[in-house]
Amino acid sequence: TDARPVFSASKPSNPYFSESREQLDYTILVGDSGVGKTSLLVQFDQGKFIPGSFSATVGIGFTNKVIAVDNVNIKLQIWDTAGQERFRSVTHAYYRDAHALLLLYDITSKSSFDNIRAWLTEIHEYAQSDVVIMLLGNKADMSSDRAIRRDEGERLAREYSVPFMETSAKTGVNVDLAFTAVAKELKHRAVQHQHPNQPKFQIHDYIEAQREKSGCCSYF
Ligand SMILES: Nc1nc2c(ncn2[C@@H]2O[C@H](COP(=O)(O)OP(=O)(O)OP(=O)(O)O)[C@@H](O)[C@H]2O)c(=O)[nH]1
Repeated sequence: TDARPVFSASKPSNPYFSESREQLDYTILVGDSGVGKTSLLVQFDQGKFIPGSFSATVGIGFTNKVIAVDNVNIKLQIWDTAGQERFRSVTHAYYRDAHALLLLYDITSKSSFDNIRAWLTEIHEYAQSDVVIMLLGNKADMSSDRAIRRDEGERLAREYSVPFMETSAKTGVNVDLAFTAVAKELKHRAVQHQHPNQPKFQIHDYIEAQREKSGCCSYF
């Protein structure tokens, strides 16, 4: 049976540059159960963090967010997947349509970091080859319980040539930046699609510049 999600039926064949200068992109959040995918999305969408007991995502859900990049509205449809193994076959079906993928681990959980390689293998198996991938080390506010140093995250990201940052769904640090950087990359890709000679967007440089502007790197 085809487990393809229903949303693909209404997906425009070319989501780039419609008359309304709006671009629709699908982004999915993946990573082990408990790393903070739902919390990150709630923080980005509503600017709040709901502490308390952890209730694991069942299946999948999405939130729409519009990010203005230059004069184009980038509509991100962000899919929050369940990290638990038993939902894996459901989420695999969503990889194919994703333009971007935020892959999270929890800086206080070594196992969630060790599993990143397996997640990347799975992504390369199921997602489009040109999918934008960003690695996020979440729960960066929990510095006293830190199990993974920031440079370990950076090294892994470099190995796979993906951008990286540490985030906190609790304090909101770098949450907007993560999604904005992805939106910018997707917008520039669409421009390049139409005008191949345009200079390529340098997502790493953008992230560094934004972090410097915000007084990085002593943000924890
Ligand atoms: N201190 C702190 N706690 C966090 C952060 N992000 C998430 N949490 C907590 O971690 C637990 C799990 O967060 P979720 O957002 O439900 O994790 P998830 O990745 O969506 O989990 P699944 O739905 O099972 O895949 C919750 O108790 C959150 O409150 C963070 O940045 N800092």
